Amino acid sequence: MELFIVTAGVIRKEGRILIAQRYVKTDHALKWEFPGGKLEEGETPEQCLTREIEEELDLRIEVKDIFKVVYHRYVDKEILLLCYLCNCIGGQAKAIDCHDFRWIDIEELKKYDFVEADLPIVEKILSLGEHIFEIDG
Ligand SMILES: Nc1nc2c([nH]c(=O)n2[C@H]2C[C@H](O)[C@@H](COP(=O)(O)OP(=O)(O)OP(=O)(O)O)O2)c(=O)[nH]1
Ligand SMILES: [Mg+2]
Repeated sequence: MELFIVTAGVIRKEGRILIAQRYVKTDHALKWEFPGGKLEEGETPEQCLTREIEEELDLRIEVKDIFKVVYHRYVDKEILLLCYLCNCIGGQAKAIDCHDFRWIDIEELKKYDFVEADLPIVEKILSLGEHIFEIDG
């Protein structure tokens, strides 16, 4: 089974975090995730995440420390998900390469149907609560 290294960001701005909804036509259609994507040859995870967020949402971010590493096996693939805490430092989000996006409060996380691999990340954010806005990793 193929293993993908995937980066994802918990992007913070003014007391909210950004979540994105996957396209209808992709795997995990219409599920919610922390935006990011597959690591490409020759780039660091931080460069990958910065690039993906620019491409998918037209946002500038500052990538801070690693927040959670999740290994997950789906039926057809394995992923090693590197999730970083980030700050949004510029731009107005646009759904350029995702179905939709939302800036949400922490407690709203429970209302969204996230991809399976993200559940440990959602749990960690919920357990930190508002403290997530005061830390960098
Ligand atoms: N970006 C992202 N992908 C995730 C998360 N959780 C999770 O299981 N994945 C899976 C879904 C995909 O099968 C895989 C790669 O993500 P992706 O579809 O965003 O990759 P990408 O942006 O590079 O898109 P593409 O070029 O492959 O179309 O990782 C997450 O929180 N964020
Ligand atoms: Mg992506």
